[in-house]
Amino acid sequence: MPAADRLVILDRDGVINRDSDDYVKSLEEWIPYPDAVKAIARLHRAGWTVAVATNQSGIARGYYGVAVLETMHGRLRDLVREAGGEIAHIAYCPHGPGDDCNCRKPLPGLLEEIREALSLDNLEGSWMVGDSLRDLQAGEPMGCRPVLVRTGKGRRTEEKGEGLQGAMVFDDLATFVDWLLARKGKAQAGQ
Ligand SMILES: O=P(O)(O)OC[C@@H](O)[C@H]1O[C@@H](OP(=O)(O)O)[C@@H](O)[C@@H](O)[C@@H]1O
Ligand SMILES: [Mg+2]
Ligand SMILES: [Zn+2]
Repeated sequence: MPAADRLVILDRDGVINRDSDDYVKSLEEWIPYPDAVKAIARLHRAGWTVAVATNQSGIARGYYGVAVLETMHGRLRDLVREAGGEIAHIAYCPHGPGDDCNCRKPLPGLLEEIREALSLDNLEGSWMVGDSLRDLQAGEPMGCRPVLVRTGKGRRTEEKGEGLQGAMVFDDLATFVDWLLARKGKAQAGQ
């Protein structure tokens, strides 16, 4: 059973793959960052658990359906497996801003889904990696450690500056994973 302090939760668009202000609407538009896929596999091989928490309001907006989203996530899983890793769970919010759901980040519903799927009592000490403030805000009430990456909307988020106190900032997912896996001793002890 995984431990929360060996869990990394990733936002998808702008962290694992390129984001678009016009939404990522098809498998062809879903373009992974190669180093991000490798970084996920490196985490897995080092004994970490990786999950994904993604807002997908494009579904509510009618830009694409769940079937198309599943093809993107199938491709992601295949690429990570080919690189020697696994993704333990992918949680997505298909709703729009006006749907009053409890899973659209910054609400913590997706993280709660991940907690349940991984049979964890809590997410204290896990890492929440995103390119938008709402990603980091979703993790805070769950005790996740916030990490902003500068890919996707990350640079814009960093320039705005609000709400980032306590967040660590890295150029991209691979750089964060380099840092995390190099934390001699602490990573093993889950500090
Ligand atoms: O970064 P994650 O959570 O994996 O996914 C974000 C996407 O669902 C889309 O989220 C939208 O926000 P609104 O849902 O329209 O507020 C916009 O930011 C799009 O540019 C972006 O592609
Ligand atoms: Mg994002
Ligand atoms: Zn939702």
